[in-house]
Amino acid sequence: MTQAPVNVTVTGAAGQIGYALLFRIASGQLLGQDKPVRLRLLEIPQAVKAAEGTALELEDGAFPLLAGIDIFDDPKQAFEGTNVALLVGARPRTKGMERGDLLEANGGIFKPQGEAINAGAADDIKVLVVGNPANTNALIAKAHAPDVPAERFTAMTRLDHNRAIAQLAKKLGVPVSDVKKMTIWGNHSATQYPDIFNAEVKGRSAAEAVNDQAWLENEFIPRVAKRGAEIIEARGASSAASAANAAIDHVYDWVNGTPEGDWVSMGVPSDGSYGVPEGLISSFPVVCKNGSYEIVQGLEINDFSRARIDASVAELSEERDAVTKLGLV
Ligand SMILES: NC(=O)c1ccc[n+]([C@@H]2O[C@H](COP(=O)([O-])OP(=O)(O)OC[C@H]3O[C@@H](n4cnc5c(N)ncnc54)[C@H](O)[C@@H]3O)[C@@H](O)[C@H]2O)c1
Ligand SMILES: O=C(O)C[C@H](O)C(=O)O
Repeated sequence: MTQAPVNVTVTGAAGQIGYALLFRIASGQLLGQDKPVRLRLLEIPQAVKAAEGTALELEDGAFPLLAGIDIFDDPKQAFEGTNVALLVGARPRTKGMERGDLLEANGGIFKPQGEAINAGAADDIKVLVVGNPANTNALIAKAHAPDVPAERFTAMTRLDHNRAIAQLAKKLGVPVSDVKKMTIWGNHSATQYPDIFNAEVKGRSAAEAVNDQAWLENEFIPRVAKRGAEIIEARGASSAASAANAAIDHVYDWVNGTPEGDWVSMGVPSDGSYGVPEGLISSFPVVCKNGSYEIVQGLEINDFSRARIDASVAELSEERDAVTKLGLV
């Protein structure tokens, strides 16, 4: 180890995504094989013991890049000096819970976490929100970290992006590596819009290669957008390993850059691009370079795409209005 370890804070560390994520971080897959990491795990007090159990297993992995593990139940301590924050822990919707209750309960988590990041994180902090509703939770955290550049707060739509690539490759009978320039627009929810009009398969328009509007409308879009529910139905639990995999992809690309001739999808604060109201955390196509990202500009948006992007963005605006009313942003 030649470099100083990178401090990575993971919230919800004792949960199912945490269990799938931590070993991959320790093995160097989050940041790169030349970067030692120090893990800072945040859990609620009742789950600290379980996080300690995971830490014992991490120790047993004898990972050469793992420089240390600390466990906290206080966000202020957990985000002290943090370079990369993965906000996975969130309040799930329980029976009888209204949408407003869910947003309020998550406000109780993401507001203090935003404040703690503002107070103590490292200057180069990068934040990925995984916990649902991810875009709006990221908006809440961002609102309470006024000293951190807004673009450091991102929400995960990479799982949707990867799902869309896999479904398209399957339809066309090509390897996933042949699919480039996939885009997820909007919210990480059933309104999201996976766009194949700007995607390419072996350099050719993916929409032209598919040439099947009924499949696009009735199978592809709903399949990708509702894949989370399909997994819950089949597995009896929400996606965990694939979500952890997407979190690894998101941060790895943000830190190390996207490949030439391709882009990825990230939920990022809108700068008004593509008519998305400024400040909303919405999914866009982005290219990453030198540790930062830029929204890909100049893509053609046809009427079909426009209507779907607008619907998802309208949902994000409603969520923002709801958390504004609750005084969370
Ligand atoms: N964006 C995406 O693509 C995507 C995909 C899958 C799951 N998710 C979401 O990720 C979240 C986590 O999923 P999971 O399966 O790991 O859930 P889980 O219930 O297994 O684990 C969540 C963990 O978070 C902890 N936690 C709760 N409040 C906390 C707080 N204030 N601080 C720290 N930890 C806290 C809990 O104790 C629990 O251990 C859920 O909100 C889920 O909906 C998002
Ligand atoms: O946890 C969920 O509701 C589903 C999750 O966001 C997913 O996309 O798999």
